[in-house]
Amino acid sequence: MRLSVKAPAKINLALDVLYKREDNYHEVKMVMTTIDLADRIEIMELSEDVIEIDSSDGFIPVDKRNLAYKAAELLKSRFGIRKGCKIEITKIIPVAAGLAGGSSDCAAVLKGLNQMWKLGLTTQELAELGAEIGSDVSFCVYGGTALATGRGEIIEKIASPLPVWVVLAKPPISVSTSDIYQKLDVNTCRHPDVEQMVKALEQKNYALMCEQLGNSLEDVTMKYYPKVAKIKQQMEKLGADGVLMSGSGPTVFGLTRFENKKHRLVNGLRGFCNQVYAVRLIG
Ligand SMILES: C[C@](O)(CO)[C@H](O)COP(=O)(O)OP(=O)(O)OC[C@H]1O[C@@H](n2ccc(N)nc2=O)[C@H](O)[C@@H]1O
Ligand SMILES: Nc1ncnc2c1ncn2[C@@H]1O[C@H](COP(=O)(O)OP(=O)(O)OP(=O)(O)O)[C@@H](O)[C@H]1O
Repeated sequence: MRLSVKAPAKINLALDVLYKREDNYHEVKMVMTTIDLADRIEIMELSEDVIEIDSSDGFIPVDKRNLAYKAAELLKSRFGIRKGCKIEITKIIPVAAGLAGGSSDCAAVLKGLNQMWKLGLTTQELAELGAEIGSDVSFCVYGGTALATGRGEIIEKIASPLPVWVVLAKPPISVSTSDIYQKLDVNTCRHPDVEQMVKALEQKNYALMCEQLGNSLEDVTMKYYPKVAKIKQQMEKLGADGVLMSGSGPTVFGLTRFENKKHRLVNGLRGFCNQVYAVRLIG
């Protein structure tokens, strides 16, 4: 048997970090949405009891450290599966970008193997298993648009944004999520109004949505990586309606409803930044 699963990236439209918890994670409240930029995961059943990872991308590990491997390993151990699988990852989502690429690959493997091995797990059960691997994995199991709380693993589906254009620019910087959270001071950082973002989405109010974009982690990443701030300024100058860094960065996204503005943004960013994408919000 052979299965093909899409693994789409996410962006955070609003990300508020509330406080640091005793388990060293941070309590967050955020709005996440799926974008039309996806890795492709092919899963093949193997009779041999092994997990094999193959990827076109030289930058990701193809061993136990790969989040797709971790997904297969967790299902095998939890449900006593004696069969194996080969997972081929065609990487499209930039790595370590704040777009949850690894988490989405992990979620896609959980969903694919649930089907292949006929485990009969519900979406909620898959999301709970995913949370054991990473905080962003639960959202990636659900996809769409959601309010995420706890350390990011408690998911409540909410209204989706309009399918506007999102232009993404990723500078050639690798940002460690753990590092950025550690450097954050929750008492002095910005706290976006996440409820207002939810309201903007419910009302399909694009202007309010652009106004309410906010990320508690943005200033920290920008302090250590000034290039991120430069990209944000550039996108604003080029006329995006709203601009924000996604997750812990370094990818910055800009929103526009118009095709010609989208071209203007992409052309204006190329030369300034080598990885630029224009896709749709599909959450
Ligand atoms: C920045 C976001 O991408 C926004 O969606 C997420 O909060 C991060 O999610 P993720 O990459 O799946 O994070 P995990 O793999 O669970 O954790 C990586 C590291 O980030 C820090 N971390 C993560 C999530 C959270 N709510 N608080 C944290 O402090 C912890 O130091 C943790 O060791
Ligand atoms: N399947 C995978 N795809 C991408 N990275 C992976 C994968 N498996 C493990 N990794 C490792 O995870 C690290 C983070 O990569 P990823 O692309 O998931 O970051 P991210 O987009 O910043 O995630 P998030 O937004 O959830 O914090 C990389 O250093 C990479 O080596």
